[in-house]
Amino acid sequence: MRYGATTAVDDLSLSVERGTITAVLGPNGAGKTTTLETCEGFRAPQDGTVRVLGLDPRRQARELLPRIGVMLQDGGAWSGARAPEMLRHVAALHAHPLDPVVLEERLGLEECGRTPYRRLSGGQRQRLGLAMALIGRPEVVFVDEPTAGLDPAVRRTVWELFDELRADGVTVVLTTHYMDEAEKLADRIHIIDRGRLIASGTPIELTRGGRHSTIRLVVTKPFPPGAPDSLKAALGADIEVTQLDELSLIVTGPADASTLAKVSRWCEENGVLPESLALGTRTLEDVFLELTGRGLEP
Ligand SMILES: Nc1ncnc2c1ncn2[C@@H]1O[C@H](COP(=O)(O)OP(=O)(O)OP(=O)(O)O)[C@@H](O)[C@H]1O
Repeated sequence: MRYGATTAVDDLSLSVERGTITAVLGPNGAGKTTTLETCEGFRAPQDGTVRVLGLDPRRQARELLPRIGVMLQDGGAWSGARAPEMLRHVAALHAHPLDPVVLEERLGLEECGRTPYRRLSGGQRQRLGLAMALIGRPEVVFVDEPTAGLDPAVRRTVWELFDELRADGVTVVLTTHYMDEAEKLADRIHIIDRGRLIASGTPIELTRGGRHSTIRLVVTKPFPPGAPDSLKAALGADIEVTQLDELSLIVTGPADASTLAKVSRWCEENGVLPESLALGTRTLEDVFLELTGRGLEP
């Protein structure tokens, strides 16, 4: 997708499994919104192919639109409409909508009362936008920054809603630049930067794997002399072993099951009793930093 001279989404390939929550994570301007809008049929890519539920979002929009829910980053409601009116209007456009009263209660929309959309707070607009996306019982929901600006309690409610949708077999695709949100909610995370996909995986794959992942070994009595060298020899060339003190050391390299098993075997062969043997975790921020040399925040 190009906007004039700007290439917003470049050679990006990803797929989403039904009944899962997928997070598209990236810094401002990475191309998240553009990617979503292309899937929703709002934008026609100059190149490439998009299919949602097997349908072309532009050419087969009439067939697709009733089956998807869309929450835009902003807007989507008439400025003079009140929240209940807007929600009932959208409900009326669907064949088998949810009960608006239930969604209003769930998302605390009763507090909007008779206030027109243009005077609602940012958080109230967000919640109305989400309710509008969900009211038609969509099979796939696209939500752009669903919890930006929401207070922690409402954020948790929204997370619970997404969990329930997944349990009902609904597919959720969301963009976020909150790492904790992606880590907590998503079955799969796609990290994009400058329009390109730079990493994909489950939260655990992304945070526990990688070049700089670590294993921390703590033992019950001091290591035998030469322990780091002997452990390194047992693990192989691309792995570093650093002794921290007489009872603990760090193994840096691919922290996979095979490396863990080798560390454990080395302990057995050297009469060392591990008190703990654990994978060190990295945050998604660390992953992003490692991949791009920059932080996620602008
Ligand atoms: N309508 C437009 N016209 C021109 N350039 C645009 C337009 N929309 C987006 N862009 C540019 O395309 C790039 C990707 O923007 P996009 O909104 O998709 O990113 P994003 O990852 O969603 O960012 P954010 O987190 O800030 O919402 C940016 O460089 C942006 O300035």
